[in-house]
Amino acid sequence: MISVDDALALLFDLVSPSPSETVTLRAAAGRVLAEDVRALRDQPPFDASAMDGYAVRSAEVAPGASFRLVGEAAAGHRFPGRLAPGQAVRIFTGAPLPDGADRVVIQEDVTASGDVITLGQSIDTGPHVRPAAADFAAGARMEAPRRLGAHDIALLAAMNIAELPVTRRPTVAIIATGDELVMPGEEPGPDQIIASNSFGLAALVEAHGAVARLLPIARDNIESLQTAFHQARGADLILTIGGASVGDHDLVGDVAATMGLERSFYKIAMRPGKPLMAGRMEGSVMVGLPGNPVSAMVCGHVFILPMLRAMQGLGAGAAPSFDAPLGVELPQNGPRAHYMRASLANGVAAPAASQDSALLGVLARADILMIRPPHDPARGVGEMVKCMHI
Ligand SMILES: Nc1nc2c(c(=O)[nH]1)N[C@H]1C(S)=C(S)[C@@H](COP(=O)(O)OP(=O)(O)OC[C@H]3O[C@@H](n4cnc5c(N)ncnc54)[C@H](O)[C@@H]3O)O[C@H]1N2
Ligand code: MOO
Repeated sequence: MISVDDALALLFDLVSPSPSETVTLRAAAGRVLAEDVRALRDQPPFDASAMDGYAVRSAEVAPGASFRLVGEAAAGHRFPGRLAPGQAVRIFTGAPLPDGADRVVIQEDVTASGDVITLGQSIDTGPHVRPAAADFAAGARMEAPRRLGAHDIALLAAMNIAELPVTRRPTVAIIATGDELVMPGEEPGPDQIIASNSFGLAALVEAHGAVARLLPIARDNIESLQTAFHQARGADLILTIGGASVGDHDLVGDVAATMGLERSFYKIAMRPGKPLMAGRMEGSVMVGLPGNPVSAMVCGHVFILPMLRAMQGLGAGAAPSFDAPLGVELPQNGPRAHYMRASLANGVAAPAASQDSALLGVLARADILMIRPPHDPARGVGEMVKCMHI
């Protein structure tokens, strides 16, 4: 058995960053920016009013001062002239500030009568002007690599970037294996259960930029597994689920070997997740996940997501972790790193009562994994433990 860190390093050795492709801005959310992009214009492109009111010269602003109204500036329609002393322009939020003006007095502080406006006795400080390029200037850079979220998309739109280079989405073929499995919605036989973690993994990898191909369930025989591996051809990553352990019906490793798997490792000092295997298989990377529903999902967080990040150009690093104080006492840990389903309430980490790797309900209620190193000594309330969000 190798350590989690060694397994991760070997997995990173198997993958490389995907090439880039150009996509429209609408298709870019969730993708990873492959090259720096630069703003094509200033934003705002002109000094703009931040309020509805009157554009004036700030030097002339005083309680009770009067101005002659000479025109209007609205968003999209600038006042064509130049403001002379003693003049004001009616202005609305987003409109270009007229030449000669440097201040907007909000309309609440003004009385208008015909083409004369008079300021009240108390005027707020203003100036309610957004200087040109206050948000960003032409040429401002968004640096790659970067996973593009909704805020980035809005910023890129404002920069007038309609198309951009992103790394290609990794394709992930997912093969659930087992005679006992049926698909959700099917009628299970008396000894059957519903395939679950294959759906969970598809959702997990798709939420992190990959395209999942959920293949038909492979049965616990050589032919069926061979068919599944054939169907998976061409995927960047092939994930099998189950059949990874030492039982008579655990055939995944053997069949994969006959089909060209060059094994990188098998078995990790980790709980859950011990019988993990991985290697190169034709043009793909194959990772054999343990069948227990929670084991497969935990391995998804600890190994598959970091691999997908590396494949999308985000670098080779373990899942982000943080420290939190323990809410309960814990006994000494055994020889395998323990990834405990836990909750984080008011910043305090508390593991679920049962850590059986078959219990998806416990996983669905957990918001973090608490990570205990091999042989970690007993821990008391308040001691800091390493955690990761899931
Ligand atoms: N003698 C030993 N037995 C086991 C060991 C061991 O070291 N010695 N390791 C245990 C550990 S740890 C794990 S984890 C499991 C992993 O076994 P497999 O990868 O071979 O998985 P299966 O036996 O095929 O399935 C285990 C369990 O999970 C259910 N399963 C499988 N696939 C799915 C799916 N897609 N959706 C929902 N549930 C699934 C399956 O029905 C079994 O109940 O081995 C231990 N045994
Ligand atoms: O490693 Mo198994 O995944 O402990 O249940």
